[in-house]
Amino acid sequence: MTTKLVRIATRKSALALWQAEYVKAQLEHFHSDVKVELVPMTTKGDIILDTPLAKVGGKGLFVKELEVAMLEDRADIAVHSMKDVPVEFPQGLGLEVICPREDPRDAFVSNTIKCFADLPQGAIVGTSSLRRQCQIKALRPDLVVRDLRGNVNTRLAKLDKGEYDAIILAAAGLIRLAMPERIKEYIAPEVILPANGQGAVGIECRTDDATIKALLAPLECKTTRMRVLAERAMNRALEGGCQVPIGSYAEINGQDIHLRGLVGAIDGSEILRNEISGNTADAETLGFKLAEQLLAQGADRILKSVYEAQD
Ligand SMILES: NCc1[nH]cc(CCC(=O)O)c1CC(=O)O
Repeated sequence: MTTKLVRIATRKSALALWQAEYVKAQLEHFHSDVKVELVPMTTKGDIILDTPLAKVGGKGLFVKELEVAMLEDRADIAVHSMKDVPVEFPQGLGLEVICPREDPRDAFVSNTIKCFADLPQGAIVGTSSLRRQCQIKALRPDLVVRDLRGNVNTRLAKLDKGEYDAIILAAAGLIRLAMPERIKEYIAPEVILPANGQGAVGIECRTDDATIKALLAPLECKTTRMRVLAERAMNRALEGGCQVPIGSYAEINGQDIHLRGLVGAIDGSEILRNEISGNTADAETLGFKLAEQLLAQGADRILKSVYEAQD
């Protein structure tokens, strides 16, 4: 029996390494003849830390270097947070597998306040996401939303230094990094709609690599794929990169899929919402339809002014 080597291109943040280690363990669990090696690398998104993400621009800030490594055969797969994966893939690469989803909700984290509703007038809330910012400001125009960049540990350190009264981040990251006790409140999707793909991990590989594809197949989660497919379709139809005030969240019950979407002005002055239900077989089509409905409600106007502000 010859041993097959699978090289995983990964960022070096704690969360990226956790996700790569997770895929490594899964691959080794399913295949006794597979040896997995991590190939850690630094991406542009890891280097530019002092500029608000929305201004750094460029889609796929955190994935480009990993993709080049696969195309140059220095790595075989890359493990991504689905939330950060651009809608389009470079020629020769594709998203092969979507793994089971972790909790998709946003988390309220604070050392002094026990839940979002308890935030006092004028409290300072940290987040680097326009999606969170617009929903927070719509709910509570009095709150001060301040930019918060960096990986999960950096963000927590900034909170602990007292720079913010509370911060909002993905629950999945805190759970994966074994810090669930940091989460004071899981924010319901009705309050803050999550980002497309939040909590899901995807695996990208070369589209012509049949050996790797066969090895990856058992890691797939069908329901997560359908949910993320619907969510991403909505974002794609709205031409939403990762730094846009767009939320999309799908849930599945048997054969039924229910997708909620939202587009908001960054200052929270306007938020458009809609939802759609149908058969899971039509997940992607439902995403496109929901985007059309949001566009008809005026999403194009809101997004245009967001993009103009970013230039
Ligand atoms: N944009 C950064 C990012 N990408 C994935 C996660 C969390 C884990 C996930 O959603 O899978 C985070 C951090 C955050 O938004 O708080």
